[in-house]
Amino acid sequence: MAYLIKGVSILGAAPTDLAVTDGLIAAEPAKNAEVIDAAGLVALPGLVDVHTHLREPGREDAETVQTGSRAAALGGYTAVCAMANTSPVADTAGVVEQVWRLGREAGLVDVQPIGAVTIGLAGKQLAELGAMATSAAGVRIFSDDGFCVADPRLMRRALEYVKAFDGVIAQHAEEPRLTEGAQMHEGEVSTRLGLTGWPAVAEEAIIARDVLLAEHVGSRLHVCHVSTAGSVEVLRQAKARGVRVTAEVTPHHLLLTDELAAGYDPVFKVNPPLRTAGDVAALRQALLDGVIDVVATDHAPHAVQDKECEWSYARPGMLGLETALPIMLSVFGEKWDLIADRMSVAPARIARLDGHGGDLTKAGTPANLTLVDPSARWVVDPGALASRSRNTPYAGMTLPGRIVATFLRGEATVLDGKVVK
Ligand SMILES: NC(=O)N[C@@H](CC(=O)O)C(=O)O
Ligand SMILES: [Zn+2]
Ligand SMILES: [Zn+2]
Repeated sequence: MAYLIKGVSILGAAPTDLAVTDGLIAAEPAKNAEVIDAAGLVALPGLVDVHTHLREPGREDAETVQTGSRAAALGGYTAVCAMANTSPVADTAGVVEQVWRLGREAGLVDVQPIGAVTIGLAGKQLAELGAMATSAAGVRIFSDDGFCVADPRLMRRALEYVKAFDGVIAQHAEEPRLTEGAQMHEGEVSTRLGLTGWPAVAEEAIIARDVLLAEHVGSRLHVCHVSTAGSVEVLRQAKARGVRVTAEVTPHHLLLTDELAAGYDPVFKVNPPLRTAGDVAALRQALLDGVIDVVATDHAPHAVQDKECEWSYARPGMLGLETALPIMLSVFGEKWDLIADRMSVAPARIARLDGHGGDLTKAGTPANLTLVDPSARWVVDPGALASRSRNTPYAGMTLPGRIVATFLRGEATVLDGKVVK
């Protein structure tokens, strides 16, 4: 299929025509090109998520690779990295190849499996990192996300191991002894509500330790879902010293605060917890400064019975794929260069996903892109989302920006705001 995307603004620049032929950006449109009227639309390189929970295998009642891929394409994504906390855990070449194959079959986004760092996420023994790296799935990111690799010796060994093939360890930074029984952020609101808190230092202490380990080993560390102002300062100092560390922030940590726990609606329960307005401000500034490299969704679908129950029993986590770009637009406005870098270019570089996050103004770039209508407004209806789950914290909110079309290697996955297949 060939396309001529007419009158589109690439990253907010003056309107132009964008030709797509044989999977690539082309200098001239093909004769048989299908014309898309893109007046008023903005083209971005296809978004890349380095932190998505697709729940397959094991919790297909909450999400599958297929439903999660639909949600991703509708959110403007062309690649997602699938977290390893499935059942069975993605800790062998067999499981990561299964997820990778399911992604190919769905065919809507590139699904890049993340491998577990330790067997069963148990934090005791290293998983077969090399076998996962050399498998058909070509794993590059390893994470025990959901759990922290708390044992410093194991963390050191993991960093040493992946250095050989330029892999990266993505850490869920949570000192488990400091978060036992935690239900929300530890602070004024938790005191008022009488809920056990997760103190900021439980995150900051692990990040501080891990940047020192990464510096010692000379290996790559990625920090998942950074949520506190103190974490930002640790990262700022580490980067200034030249440590090979990258970090992500979620859309929800850029917008929502711990005050939302006061209504005891478990839709706002997430790990790490929603923090204070001061933390939100520091995270926004860190993303602008580049101290935080990327926005990652931490899309965490949960079945109704795991979410619509009493706060203390509810699983932590919230949906993110279909609302990430609109939340970014509502927080930062139409800062297209920032959005493209933090949501596509930088995540593609961290995950080493060649062909994603490319320059759309250059002929020959793989045609992974999304078209956004920044003037559209829409109301979030949990039942209308493509995800199999409904646990969005934005229900009923009016958000700016609608994803009109998404292209994966020149083939439309979304057109007119609907999944093509
Ligand atoms: N973020 C969450 O609250 N939950 C995630 C796990 C995680 O990202 O730590 C999940 O798998 O549900
Ligand atoms: Zn996590
Ligand atoms: Zn996660």
